[in-house]
Amino acid sequence: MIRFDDVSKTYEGQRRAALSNVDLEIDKGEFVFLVGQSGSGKSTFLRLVLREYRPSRGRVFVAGRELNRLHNWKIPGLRRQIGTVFQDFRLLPGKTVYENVAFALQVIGKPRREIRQVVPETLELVGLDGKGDRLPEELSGGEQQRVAVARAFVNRPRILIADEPTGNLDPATSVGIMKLLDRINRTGTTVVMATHDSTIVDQMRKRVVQLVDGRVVRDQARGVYGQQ
Ligand SMILES: Nc1ncnc2c1ncn2[C@@H]1O[C@H](COP(=O)(O)OP(=O)(O)OP(=O)(O)O)[C@@H](O)[C@H]1O
Repeated sequence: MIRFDDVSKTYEGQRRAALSNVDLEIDKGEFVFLVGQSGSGKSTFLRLVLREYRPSRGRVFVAGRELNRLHNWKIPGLRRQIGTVFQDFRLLPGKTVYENVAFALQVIGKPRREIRQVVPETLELVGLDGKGDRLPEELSGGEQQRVAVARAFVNRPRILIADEPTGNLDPATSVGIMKLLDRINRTGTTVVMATHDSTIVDQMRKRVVQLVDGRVVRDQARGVYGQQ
């Protein structure tokens, strides 16, 4: 589903590469934790998957397409297949929970009838049944992140990318979000999550890819956060 073929990325004006010679394959339906210190290249990896940047060398494949060869007009189609969740939720403050989730479908031109059916189903899936009329400011952090997950998943993307999704949440709330991501993964969605949360990584026992200075130094099935 995602393949990095000897990928390096050096940002403009930087001497040091943010990613160096990364070879990695993530199959359909996998759940992968990307771990590593701040600045090790986790977000850069995720941004290359989204084609926010192009690699300086090497090739990135997502859902069978080589992103370097993807015409600009095809980028929205690529991103439609990738749901994204971030540490800071990024909800639209003036819109209700329902509207935040529905908006993701409106912008890609889904018919109203479908939106009316699928948004309540997705809110129920993430445990926000009955909260559709609330504004984000009327929700806890964990609930806001559930809205963000609902918005990312409402279109049933093939891939879900999460960049530090539990970074602003307390441990108990984080566990709830992880259960949700696990449930989404079990529907067949490939999940790639960058995190510093060692407790979560150790509890979940999923594949762990560790980056140090932009290089993959560990790729471990059912791994833990720290070196063993
Ligand atoms: N837009 C940019 N322009 C220049 N340098 C950048 C840019 N984005 C990231 N970098 C640099 O690339 C390196 C990798 O950063 P990246 O954000 O990928 O790391 P990270 O592992 O996600 O860190 P964090 O855990 O703090 O989010 C860092 O040295 C960073 O300063």
